Amino acid sequence: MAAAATQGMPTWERKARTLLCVLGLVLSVYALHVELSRERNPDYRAMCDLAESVSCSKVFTSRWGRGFGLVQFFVAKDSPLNQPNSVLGIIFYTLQMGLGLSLSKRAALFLVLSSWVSMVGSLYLASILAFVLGDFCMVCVSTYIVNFALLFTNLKRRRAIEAIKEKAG
Ligand SMILES: C/C(=C\C[C@@]12O[C@]1(C)C(=O)c1ccccc1C2=O)CCC[C@H](C)CCC[C@H](C)CCCC(C)C
Repeated sequence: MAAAATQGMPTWERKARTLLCVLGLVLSVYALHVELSRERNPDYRAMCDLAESVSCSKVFTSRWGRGFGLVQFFVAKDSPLNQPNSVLGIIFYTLQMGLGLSLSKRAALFLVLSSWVSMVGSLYLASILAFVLGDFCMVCVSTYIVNFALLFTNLKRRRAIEAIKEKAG
C-alpha cells in the first residue's frame, strides 16, 4: 500500500476509486436517511420526490427496499437480518474503499468478483424499478452508474496488479 503509484498502479485508479466510493457512500447514506424519515413520518417529502412516479421514498420503503425483497422469504420481515438495501450499499462501498488500499492479487480478485455481484444486484433492482414499481428513482439510477464505473475500475486495477506481480517475479 506504500506509494502505489511508484509501484506501477496508475494514480487515476486511486482517484477514480475514491471518487466513486465517496459518491456511492453519499447516495447510500442519503437513501437510508430518506427511508428512516419516511418510515417515521408518512408525510415526509424527500428532495428526490419530484412527482408521483418520480419518487425515491416510495421505492426505498417498498418491500424491495429491504434485503432486496428476498431476505423476507427466509427470515421475519422485521428481523435484524432484513436490513435496508442502503446498509448493504454502505458495507459494499466501504469494502471497495478499504480493499482498494491493498496491492495483493487476492484483494484485487475479490474486488472484481464483488463488483460483478453488485452488477447483478443493480440489474435486478433496475428491473424491479422499471417493471414492477414503474418509478424513476434518481438516487437508484445513480448508484447503478457508480457500480458500473467501479466494475470497470476494478477490472483495470486487477490487470495492472497482475502485471506488477509478473515483473516482480
Ligand atoms: C442505495 C443503493 C441502491 C438503491 C436502491 O436500493 C434502494 C435503496 C432501494 O430501496 C430499491 C428498491 C427497489 C428498487 C430499487 C432500489 C434501489 O436501487 C445501494 C445498493 C448498491 C448495490 C446494488 C449494493 C450491492 C452489494 C452487493 C450485494 C455486493 C455485496 C458484496 C459483499 C461482499 C458485501
